Amino acid sequence: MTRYLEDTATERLEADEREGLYGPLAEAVRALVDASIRTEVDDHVIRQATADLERIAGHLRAHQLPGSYGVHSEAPGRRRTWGSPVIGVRNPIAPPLTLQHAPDGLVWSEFRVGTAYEGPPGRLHGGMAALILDHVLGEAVSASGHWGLTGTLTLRYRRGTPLGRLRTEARIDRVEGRKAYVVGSIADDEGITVEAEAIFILPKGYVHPDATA
Ligand SMILES: CCCCCCCCCCCCCCCC(=O)SCCNC(=O)CCNC(=O)[C@H](O)C(C)(C)COP(=O)(O)OP(=O)(O)OC[C@H]1O[C@@H](n2cnc3c(N)ncnc32)[C@H](O)[C@@H]1OP(=O)(O)O
Repeated sequence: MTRYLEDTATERLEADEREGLYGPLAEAVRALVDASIRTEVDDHVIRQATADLERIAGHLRAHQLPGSYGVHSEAPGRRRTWGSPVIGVRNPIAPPLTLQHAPDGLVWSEFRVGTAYEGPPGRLHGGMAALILDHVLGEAVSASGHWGLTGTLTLRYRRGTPLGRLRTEARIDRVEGRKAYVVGSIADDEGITVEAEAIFILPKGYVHPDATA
């Protein structure tokens, strides 16, 4: 059993409170990104906003983690991936996705992408699609009780993916030794726009962190 499964009600409450604090901060920064991309206000307003934001960043930097966020416990108990660029509640560049786990191992999410992720006009940047799929496919591997780093990720962009409401899903196909084969997709209301397949590989000699927890 892992530490993460041993959360007490108190620990869950504490984690929820932290999420309630940091989530709105990241959401405010996301709104700022969109505003920054699309604003057409006068130059002096932009200069003032720049100064205001530098001041706010200074407040937040007054006390910081020494390095990156990584995967660690924000509050006792559960594993946190709050710095993730895909699901991180503390990371404003994450759309963010909220992942759902079906009993049969399917990992899926319905999410929205806006102007910050635009590639072709009105469409999702292909690299962003790869980022999302890399993560969701990785989660499907993790949900199956395996773990690994992305060895190969192959995408087929069937047609443009519109900005707005999307769905992604992934499931494990098979496991061969240290290699987990997984498939997934991104879809809009009309159907699949991007297909993905990947091989996640447990690095030689690597011991899963949960195995020693
Ligand atoms: C602290 C953590 C907490 C847990 C938290 C959980 C979080 C919950 C999920 C989050 C989801 C995130 C999803 C994002 C995932 C990334 O972003 S991972 C980052 C991107 N990927 C990397 O940086 C990987 C870099 N590459 C490597 O580290 C190493 O090359 C690899 C892939 C681990 C393989 O190294 P190796 O173990 O030395 O492999 P090796 O023994 O040479 O080969 C083993 C087998 O794999 C095959 N193979 C080797 N390389 C490849 C390859 N690139 N492609 C295909 N096959 C290959 C070999 O042919 C061999 O096959 P067999 O002969 O056994 O049939």
